[in-house]
Amino acid sequence: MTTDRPDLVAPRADPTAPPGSTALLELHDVERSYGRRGPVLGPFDLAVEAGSATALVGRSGSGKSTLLDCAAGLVTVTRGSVRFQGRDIARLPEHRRAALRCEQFGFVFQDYTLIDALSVAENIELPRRLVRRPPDPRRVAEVAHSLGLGDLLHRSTADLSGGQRQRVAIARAVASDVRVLFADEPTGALDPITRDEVISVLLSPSVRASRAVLIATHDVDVAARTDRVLVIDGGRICAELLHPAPERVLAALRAVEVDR
Ligand SMILES: Nc1ncnc2c1ncn2[C@@H]1O[C@H](COP(=O)(O)OP(=O)(O)OP(=O)(O)O)[C@@H](O)[C@H]1O
Repeated sequence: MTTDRPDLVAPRADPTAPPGSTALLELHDVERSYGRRGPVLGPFDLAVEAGSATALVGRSGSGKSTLLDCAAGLVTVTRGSVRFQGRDIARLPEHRRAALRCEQFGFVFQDYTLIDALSVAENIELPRRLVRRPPDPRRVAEVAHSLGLGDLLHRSTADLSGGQRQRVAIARAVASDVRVLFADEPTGALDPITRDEVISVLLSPSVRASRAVLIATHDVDVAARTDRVLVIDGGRICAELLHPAPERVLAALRAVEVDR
């Protein structure tokens, strides 16, 4: 890893948050391997705090999605621990991890993953239904209004534009008061103007309040809107940039290429 470049900041040696910090997620010595191949991810440490927004950038195949999936308990780690509010979710049986994901984690993907047979309100309500919690129309309306969807509640999501559909996906992800929001290429299918609108929603105070947001993206402009950009290469976190301009993110990505 290069640390002597002015455009790169070395990741903290041990970013695990100290006692009393607001770290929601702490990944320690994490690795993920498939079959007999060496690890496609890790080893690395990472702490994610409430109210923070972190972007993961790196070339295709560098491990961004695998990192998100391990942090969210969608993929099991082959080494290390993934602690959510102090509890190691990597050691939980799958059914308990699935329940925790439904209650505490929200997901936003490039392809929206909405159910077009349902209305906007019904899509937003879906996670609550899945964990058999009673409907909460007031909360649905409140979230929809805060994300500019107030007039669309009864429309089918099939009728909406890409930007509106992604807003619905974000509303669905946050309506049940999850603590961590995972977004994998959330703006990958959008034009630049709609992308800026959607990222503004994703990073708005109402979405971030007491919640951590983790975004995997190829878009340096999206990454530069977050507080912290982690450059991933070969499955490892090889640089950390705090509040960088897009040009700095691009330079860090180029530096990684040169060092390969
Ligand atoms: N189920 C799997 N089985 C085997 N290898 C896998 C599996 N999932 C991911 N990988 C490998 O892990 C590595 C990281 O993949 P990952 O999808 O995390 O990269 P990425 O940075 O998100 O890529 P992209 O930007 O193209 O989405 C790749 O080499 C990929 O081939």
